[in-house]
Amino acid sequence: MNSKKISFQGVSKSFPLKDTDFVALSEVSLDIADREFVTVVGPSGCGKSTLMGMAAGLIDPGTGQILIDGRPVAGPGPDRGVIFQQYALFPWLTVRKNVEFGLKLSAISPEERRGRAQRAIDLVGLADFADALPKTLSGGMKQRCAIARAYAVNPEVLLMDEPFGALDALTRVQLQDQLLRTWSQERRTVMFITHDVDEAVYLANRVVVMAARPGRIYKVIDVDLPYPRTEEIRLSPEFGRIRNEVWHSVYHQAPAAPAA
Ligand SMILES: Nc1ncnc2c1ncn2[C@@H]1O[C@H](COP(=O)(O)OP(=O)(O)OP(=O)(O)O)[C@@H](O)[C@H]1O
Repeated sequence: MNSKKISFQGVSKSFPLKDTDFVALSEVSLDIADREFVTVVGPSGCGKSTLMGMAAGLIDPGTGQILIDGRPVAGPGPDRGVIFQQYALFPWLTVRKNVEFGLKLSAISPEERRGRAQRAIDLVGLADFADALPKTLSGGMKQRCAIARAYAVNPEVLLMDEPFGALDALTRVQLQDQLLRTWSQERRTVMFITHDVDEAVYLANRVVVMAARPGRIYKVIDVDLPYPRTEEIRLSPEFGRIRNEVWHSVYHQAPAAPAA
């Protein structure tokens, strides 16, 4: 087991823009430990999705290196489950079939596929809806289905890009608790992007605050609060103190040093 599960080493990324290059990420270095839960916050356009997309192998690497378990990322792989804001479920398949779908590429028997899908469905609390079609589910249930699908493949790393962004505030809080329950039962390394400062603090071991122009890491803030996280913790002075620190780092960022 590698204690550095995900390692970004001097990662920069530019996109062509008219006759120049737009620097989306500049020299990002970050190690995420095995089974750590890291959240990433920062202003719009600071490169959060680009960073995660590169770790997922969905965006071409720029310069620098991204290592998963010490190996450079060379495309998507079953070691990484990716969950986006849009549920990306197949509307014509039931919850169970949606969850099983992700396992079709694995060389496992249909019985094992079914068993693993059922376990993941149980894990996210959707057992009563296993045979329902997505259109009959609420947004929160759809997202739980997407999480179950990612978990069923048994990836060591979960990359989540604003997975709760489209949900109402109450459902969002409920899904945060659900995700933490799932994570505590089957611990994975999680990198989770959010715009919500409370969510970032509530879920994480560490919050990575990014800054824009160029996209870079601005500050990394430890969240020294015990798990399981509870409402009591959410309302505690210590939570408030960390939340204020993250808030300040996101909304009152010092400008970037001018390029030499
Ligand atoms: N394929 C692309 N071509 C050109 N520019 C891009 C491309 N993808 C991203 N960018 C630019 O790179 C920057 C970072 O984008 P990215 O989506 O990673 O930011 P983000 O922090 O996730 O933003 P948001 O919080 O709004 O989702 C943005 O300025 C964006 O316009």
